[in-house]
Amino acid sequence: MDIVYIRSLQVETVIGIYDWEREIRQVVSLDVEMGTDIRQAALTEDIESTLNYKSVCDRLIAFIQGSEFLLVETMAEEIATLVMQEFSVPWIRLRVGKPGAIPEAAEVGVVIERGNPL
Ligand SMILES: Nc1nc2c(c(=O)[nH]1)N=C([C@H](O)[C@@H](O)CO)CN2
Repeated sequence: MDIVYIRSLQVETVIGIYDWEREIRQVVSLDVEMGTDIRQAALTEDIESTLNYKSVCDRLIAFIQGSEFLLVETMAEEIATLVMQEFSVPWIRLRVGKPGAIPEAAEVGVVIERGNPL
């Protein structure tokens, strides 16, 4: 299996369980690894033959900017489902982090893996 990835996608959104978090926008940081087969694209150099990471980024930015999740868990699940369904991705590993949540930590969040590798 090959992987198309996105590292450290930073998007501002409303997220968090506390009252003060519902009134501000915070940065979430995403790492996304998506299972695919790149061989046809490598042969043809045709963007239509591969998973276009720009298209995935554009969709995730729009989705996250418009969302208002309480937990990073829920955001991660919804993003995994979106990417698998809309981009025909059979397997995904996703990290969703909040770099500003805990002053003493560089970042906190979750890592999930969904689907089956090719
Ligand atoms: N496992 C989780 N723990 C916590 C979350 C979360 O989304 N998942 N969220 C918070 C608060 O919103 C935090 O980010 C603000 O301090 C706390 N723990």
